Amino acid sequence: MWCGRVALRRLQRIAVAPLNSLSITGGLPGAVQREMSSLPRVYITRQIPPEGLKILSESGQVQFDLWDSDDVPVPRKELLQKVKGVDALVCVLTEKIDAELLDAAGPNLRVLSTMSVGFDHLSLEELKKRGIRVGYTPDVLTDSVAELTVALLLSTSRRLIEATHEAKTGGWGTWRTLWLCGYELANSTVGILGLGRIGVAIAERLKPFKVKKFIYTDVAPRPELASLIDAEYVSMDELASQSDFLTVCCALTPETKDICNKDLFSKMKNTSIFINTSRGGVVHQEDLYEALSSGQIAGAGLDVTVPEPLPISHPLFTLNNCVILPHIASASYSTRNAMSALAANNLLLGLKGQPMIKELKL
Ligand SMILES: O=C(O)C(=O)CO
Repeated sequence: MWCGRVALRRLQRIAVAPLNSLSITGGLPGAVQREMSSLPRVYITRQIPPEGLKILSESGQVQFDLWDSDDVPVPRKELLQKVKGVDALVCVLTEKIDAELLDAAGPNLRVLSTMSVGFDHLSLEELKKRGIRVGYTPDVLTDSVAELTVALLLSTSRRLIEATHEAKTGGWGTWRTLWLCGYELANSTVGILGLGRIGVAIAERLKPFKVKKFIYTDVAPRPELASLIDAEYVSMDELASQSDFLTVCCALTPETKDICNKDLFSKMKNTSIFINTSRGGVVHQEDLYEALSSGQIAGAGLDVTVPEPLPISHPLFTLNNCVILPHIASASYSTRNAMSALAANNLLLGLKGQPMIKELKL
């Protein structure tokens, strides 16, 4: 079912309505339906936060249809049907945008807007080949991701999840001198794997904890960013061996897949804490399990895994020194609404043939 500006009031209700309540076409006057049918067609693969839906519906520039759930992703078969003939697509990181999908959409598709900073779910080569422009949502989530990374780091290093479990389940005996001891940030070296906006934002937040030194590695030094946090460029080996806390901030690409593996973990101190809020694919999970269970490293905090969701039977869930979150780094109301709004604005600008606010260079 397709809707545009005239359906705004009803859409605003939909944006806050319970799941599976999308019912917006019935009752629109015939003239309105005719006017709308000439507008570019957009398919939205998820019930995105209200800000973005409002922008699209108020624009009067597009008609759109959406998968009216946030609890389950659109089934692939349905997605392949729904994209047929659309001019633009809004997706989230659970949808694989590959040759099969782009073929199913056909030649009208000229704009893709992903509500994510990550773009490893997109086949950039296929998009480029077809001349499809791609919008994404960096920057607006930097604060939220950095904040959650700090929370995860502290939860892992100070063993907060273990501690609340002990308190709730009767493990809290007398005050003990070394019980639930962890590692503190004061006087530590924090290593950043992949220095970008998010790495800088994490370091800025960690600095007041009296971190002694920030180090980073990347494909090449990034002096402008590094100077913001007074970070030293080091090799991957030095990053592994010197970091008391190693936080992964790089994008998942063919070059970074499994980059955190046995080789890296074997060079880390057995008192060090490993944190990943980027993508699960950068970590070789079997190697991480081995490093954690053998005491090669002290702990790990993961907001991202492969697959997602990680099956509850996964060995990593058996470890006390591994804190696993369900990919919530950007999950604050304001950030998710900002991502939704940016995705909508990118899409509208792309359809008008104008530069997007945040566009991937293909
Ligand atoms: O935007 C992304 O890429 C995420 O991982 C969710 O914030």
